[in-house]
Amino acid sequence: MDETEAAGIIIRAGQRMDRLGWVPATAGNISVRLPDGRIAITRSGGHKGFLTTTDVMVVDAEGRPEDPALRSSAETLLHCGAYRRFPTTGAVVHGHSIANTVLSRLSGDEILLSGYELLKAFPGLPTHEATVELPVFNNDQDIARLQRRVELRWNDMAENGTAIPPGYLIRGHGIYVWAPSMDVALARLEGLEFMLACELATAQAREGDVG
Ligand SMILES: CSCCC(=O)C(=O)COP(=O)(O)O
Ligand SMILES: [Zn+2]
Repeated sequence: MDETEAAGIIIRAGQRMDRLGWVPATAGNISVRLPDGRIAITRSGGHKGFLTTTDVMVVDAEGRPEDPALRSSAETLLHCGAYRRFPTTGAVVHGHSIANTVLSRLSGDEILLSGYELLKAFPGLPTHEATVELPVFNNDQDIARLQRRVELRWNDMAENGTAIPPGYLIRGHGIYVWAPSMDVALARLEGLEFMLACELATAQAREGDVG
């Protein structure tokens, strides 16, 4: 895959996320890892539903832009962190849906997803009889600091024998999901968004019962 192909993949991903309502205003960012380890990523600030090839740029594995005149996504270091930690990762997507934003504000440091048939969209889960522990991090405008907290949490999960899912939430902000390819990353994102929407609808139904 070359940079032009990577840009096409990113542009189409942005269009799909926009159709689903997950990248309002200039929210969201999208990347693909190139075969040589560099990362093609959206530039900061544009609408992700209307990307063109000039809205995609290349950074190195540490997030340094190849063209210093261009500014990559403000959240580039979160993409780099997922690629660094999980070597099979080929694509990272980030969106701001209503379900992930609201649920992340209502929840503690994790959301437990269990009993959903769609859990099978995740690696190593052949049955709905499983629980995925989706980490939730407090938002932080210092993205390097946020990435350090993400890494510490991954370390804790690994030490405790908790499976690290290919995604996490940032409170009041959005969701990150990654996978070996863009198609799989988008399928995982769709699966997660579906389950989060179900969790939100369940919480609202329970609230209605109480009232
Ligand atoms: C108006 S959205 C605020 C920034 C953000 O959360 C986001 O996802 C988009 O930032 P980027 O720099 O990648 O355009
Ligand atoms: Zn964001």
